[in-house]
Amino acid sequence: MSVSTGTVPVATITLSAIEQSKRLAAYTAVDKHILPEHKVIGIGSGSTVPYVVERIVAQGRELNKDRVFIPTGFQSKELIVMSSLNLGDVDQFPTIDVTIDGADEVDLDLNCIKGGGACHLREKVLAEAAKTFIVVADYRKNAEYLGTNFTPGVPVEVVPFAYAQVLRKLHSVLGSPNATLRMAKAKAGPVVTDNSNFVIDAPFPREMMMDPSTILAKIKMLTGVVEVGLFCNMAQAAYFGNEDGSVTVKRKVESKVVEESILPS
Ligand SMILES: O=C(CO)[C@H](O)[C@H](O)COP(=O)(O)O
Repeated sequence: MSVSTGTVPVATITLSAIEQSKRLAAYTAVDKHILPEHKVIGIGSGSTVPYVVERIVAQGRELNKDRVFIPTGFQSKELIVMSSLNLGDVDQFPTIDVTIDGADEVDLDLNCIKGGGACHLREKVLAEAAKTFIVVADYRKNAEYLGTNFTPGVPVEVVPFAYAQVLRKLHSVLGSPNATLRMAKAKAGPVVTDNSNFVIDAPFPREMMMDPSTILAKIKMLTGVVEVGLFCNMAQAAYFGNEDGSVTVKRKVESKVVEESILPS
């Protein structure tokens, strides 16, 4: 079975160190969290998630035939369908057993920046709907504070007619003078989300990023904002694949985050 990352099938290429790290994180998280009793599973977006699906498919048809998989957007819907898994939607299944998703960056408290792929509205709905929300990423995403390595800023999904007004407020009131409308790469004009909205990327100074819940609350209050790519106090665990073949696991234990290492076997 080979899962497509876009145009090149994963199984037929030699993986770079970063791709190997993504795969390691994804495989480890699936092995720990996607158990036979889990029947409704949320599938996130991004370049790490195909490895999640690959590992789930490897659990076999017998386990997967009674499961339903909920996508966070166009990409994961394609992935589910192409992998011959059962497709559902969150309006049919508002309670999800486990959602596994990627992240752009994760801090010491398991807060995440998400939305590098402009899917964070649906990703947040599926994270909230899940009894367990798990993040998978390569080592570059494991940071002390949000905004350390991921510098474009906090992704903010806005309804199109409100974007200029939201930008103005971000610049002049909320402390993000360099916030910009995200432009498309292979299309003239802005990125348009799966929900037909625009995305603003709003970088904040480090001292503000040390308190992501406060930024989240302030941006969310702006009229026209649909969702903010700050996922605060949502993830139960994050798995980071490392270059040396180990996996760093950060997980919540009685509201504290503990870190452990799974060494290569
Ligand atoms: O939030 C996301 C999309 O909106 C992705 O999960 C995030 O960008 C991580 O992607 P990748 O696995 O490619 O690093």
